[in-house]
Amino acid sequence: MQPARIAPRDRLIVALDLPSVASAEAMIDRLGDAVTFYKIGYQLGYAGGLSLATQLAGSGKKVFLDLKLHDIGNTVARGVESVAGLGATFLTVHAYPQTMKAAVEARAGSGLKILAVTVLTSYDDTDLHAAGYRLNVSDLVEARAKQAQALGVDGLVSSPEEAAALRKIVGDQMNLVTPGIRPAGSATGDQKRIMTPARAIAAGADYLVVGRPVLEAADPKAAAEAIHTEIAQALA
Ligand SMILES: O=c1ccn([C@@H]2O[C@H](COP(=O)(O)O)[C@@H](O)[C@H]2O)c(=O)[nH]1
Repeated sequence: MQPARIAPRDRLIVALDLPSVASAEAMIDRLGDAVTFYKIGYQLGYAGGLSLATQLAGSGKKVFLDLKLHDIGNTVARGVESVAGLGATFLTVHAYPQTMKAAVEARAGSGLKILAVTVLTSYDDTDLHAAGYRLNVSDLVEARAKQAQALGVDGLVSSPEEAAALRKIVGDQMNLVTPGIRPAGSATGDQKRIMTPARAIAAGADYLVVGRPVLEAADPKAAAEAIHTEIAQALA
């Protein structure tokens, strides 16, 4: 079990995978004080979401910019410097050594933390092999985690299926952030490596990223509160 270094209610990160700032603001209103931490990714980020990120951070919410940067080192570094001014807590980059090194160096002195995306949670071994990799998912996740730790990356994005093994490898110093969260009975969608909130926390995840199971619920606030209940029970 994880030490209680993160308040239980701050462990849920709701992915604002929505088409406009207006729809995101409406969802944030509905969720109210049930959610303290939001993730903004491609869909909203390219539709005005970066300004919303700054507004949210200014209003006391925490923000995870899931931009999954990956480019030559200089471009990654300059991008990270720009993102560092937006007020976000987390920014993702893909877990390639040049990319991680550039991002870590460029975030120095800012409050921004870099998360390395190990292997996307929609991938299984077959998908990885189709993409040209010889390693299976668990071996590639672990190899990338070791590289990330050696390069000073602040945290890892993986499926909760790898959380227990990663915790043994990286200890308590790196944030383990896990999408692929599915409360019992929710649709899997395109996710292939999934766990319930309770099992993910028990496996060692620090933060749970949840999109559709909250956004598409008839009562999103009740869905978020149900996840908080699972998290609290798993930490008790
Ligand atoms: O490996 C990864 C990395 C990022 N994500 C992002 O998390 C959310 C998950 O949304 P759900 O609707 O709960 O499936 C989404 O924004 C992804 O871009 C991920 O799923 N897996």
